[in-house]
Amino acid sequence: GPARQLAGITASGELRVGTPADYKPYTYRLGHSGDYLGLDIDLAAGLAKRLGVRLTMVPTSWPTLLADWNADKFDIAVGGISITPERQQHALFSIAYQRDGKTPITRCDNVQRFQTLAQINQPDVRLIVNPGGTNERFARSHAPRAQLTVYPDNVTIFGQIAAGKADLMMTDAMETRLQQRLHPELCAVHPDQPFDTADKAMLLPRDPALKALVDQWLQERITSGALQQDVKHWLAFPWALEPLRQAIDQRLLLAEPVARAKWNRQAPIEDLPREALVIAAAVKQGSALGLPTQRVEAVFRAQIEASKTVQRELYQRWTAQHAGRFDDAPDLATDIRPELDRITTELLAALAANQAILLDANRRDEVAQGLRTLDATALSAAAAQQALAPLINFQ
Ligand SMILES: O=C(O)C(=O)C[C@]1(C(=O)O)C=C[C@@H](O)C=C1
Repeated sequence: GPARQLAGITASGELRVGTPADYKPYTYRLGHSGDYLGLDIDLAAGLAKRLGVRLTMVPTSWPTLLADWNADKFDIAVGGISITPERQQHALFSIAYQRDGKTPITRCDNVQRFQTLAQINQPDVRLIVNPGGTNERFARSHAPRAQLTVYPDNVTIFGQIAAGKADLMMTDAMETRLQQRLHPELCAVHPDQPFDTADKAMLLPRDPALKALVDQWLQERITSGALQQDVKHWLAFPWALEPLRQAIDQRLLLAEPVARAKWNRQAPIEDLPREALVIAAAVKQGSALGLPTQRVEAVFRAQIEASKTVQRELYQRWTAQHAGRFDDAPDLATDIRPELDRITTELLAALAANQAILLDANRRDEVAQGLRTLDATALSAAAAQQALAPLINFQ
């Protein structure tokens, strides 16, 4: 296990938390921003706060979890980790914060076919599993006669079942509940009556003092109902929309350094030739992703107008304050516009990935809910609304 215990962690000012970030709603890492999200990420952040130290997330994987643990790559690990005898030989566990268990997830027309392990443990059944964790162990011991595909990517594995490349996967009920929402063709078979029970807990070093502290802190969250609230939040979380929300937010947040750069040169806020370039580049990239020109134009026009709203509000404030030059202004051409161009690519990819949801009139509330919380609202609420308008009020 790791070298450090409670005293070492507090002295260093840092809690290193390992996580196999491929397991929604417990732990997930967004590809474009590298942000970690999920129930267990919130738990890790809460614990770091309780310890008064900063949080550093360390990526690991299910097959290498124990090896990374023994190589001292992190102090604790989270991410929907089940308590198992094997893991208990290497580590302590906190008290459990979730009870879960294996249940099938399959195409909805197959739900009756895969109710029992006897039905699943048949040579004509194509089972798929992610390697290295308790799912693989469960599949091998309970369905040895089925055809087993070991598929290494836990993020795209559900798409394999949806596409008919495999019949079913058996995984924790919590994950099946979430994935059936993300993939409407898929159904969790009996998530309220899983085949076995597994308790989810934090993996801790062999330090009774740290375990006592973590257990007490977790128990408080369980007793107060805060944990159940978190579970509900992360089960309902609009995972697919998050990259789009982040791209919009990051772009709008850049309006502030843009304004500082221009203020120092007393340059006008509006640069129409640049706007035309931004939109032309977005339209071109967007068409390669199958996005209609008008749609891309409307979305980017709104982002640019929102940026100008922020910039104008800042100019007004700075004028009123008789503000001088900023010492820390970035350079527009070399620092910020390349960043804006990078976000253009991300925003378009997220737009393309979400076209179906964004065009679905029945999911308008979900879209509004998923996009509406922007950090940039603190800069300008009016600008945030402008930026979101073509996505939320899309008819
Ligand atoms: O690049 C700038 O100068 C910006 O202010 C950013 C931006 C944009 O959002 O892309 C906004 C307003 C300008 O008219 C041109 C472009």
